Amino acid sequence: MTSVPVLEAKNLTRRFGGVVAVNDVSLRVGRSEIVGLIGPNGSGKSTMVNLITGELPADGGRLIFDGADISSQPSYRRARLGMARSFQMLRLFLSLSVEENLLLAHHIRMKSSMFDTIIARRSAVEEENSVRKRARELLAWFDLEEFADNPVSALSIGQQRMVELARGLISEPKLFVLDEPAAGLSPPNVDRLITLIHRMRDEFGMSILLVEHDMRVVRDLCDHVVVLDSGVMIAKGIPEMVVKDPVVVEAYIGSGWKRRAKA
Ligand SMILES: Nc1ncnc2c1ncn2[C@@H]1O[C@H](COP(=O)(O)OP(=O)(O)OP(=O)(O)O)[C@@H](O)[C@H]1O
Repeated sequence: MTSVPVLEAKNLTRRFGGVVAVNDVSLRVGRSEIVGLIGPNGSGKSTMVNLITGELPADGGRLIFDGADISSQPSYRRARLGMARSFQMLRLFLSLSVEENLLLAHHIRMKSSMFDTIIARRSAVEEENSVRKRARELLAWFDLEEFADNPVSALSIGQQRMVELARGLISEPKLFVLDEPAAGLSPPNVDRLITLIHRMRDEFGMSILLVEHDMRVVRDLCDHVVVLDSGVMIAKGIPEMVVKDPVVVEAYIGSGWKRRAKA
């Protein structure tokens, strides 16, 4: 079956002074695929994600999203086209309610202008109602409905991580980039996260690019994995094979991975 991949990153490169943080890296994420982006600390994962979502401009390479070249598009346009991301350091508004965080995320991403709101008042109201409905549905999906009106600060870290995921889903992205979603979660919450990410893919039909240090999460979720080391792609393939690849093992051991990751 040949379908246009959701994302094709072609030969992306990004330098910071003398450091080549991402060096000629290509990857693709197919429809409804979960692709892992892994590598030791400082290998270039966050930079790669920032190049994909448009937070950082690339020094070279191209980015094709849903068949269109978006290399020169700013991050808010990429979001409007259907790209969402979650952050390892959660970017929630702690004093706002859980529901308000979702609504705000939608408005920021879709950027309906003041002009639109005034001129097309009826459609703006309709959109507001349908976004509110979707927010409630998503919160129910994450078992967070009862907290909809509570400030985010009143939730546990595990629940806040779920709000972060719901916030990304509110605009129905085609591609969801998850940056270390398991960071700081207890083992039972990691199990729950794995189940929810599987369901996100299956029920919403979205594609996922997953940056993660926890190898259990990577093995349980990813169809394919791309491994970076010092900005260069050193391996790719199915998780079971990649984690046994001597080049990958060497890269992780050299970085002190054994102390950090539980294989
Ligand atoms: N804004 C920046 N200015 C200068 N150097 C940077 C900047 N961002 C990243 N780097 C450098 O680029 C390289 C790749 O960093 P990056 O944060 O992308 O790695 P990473 O794989 O995400 O690491 P981690 O797993 O620790 O989050 C590192 O050498 C880092 O020091």
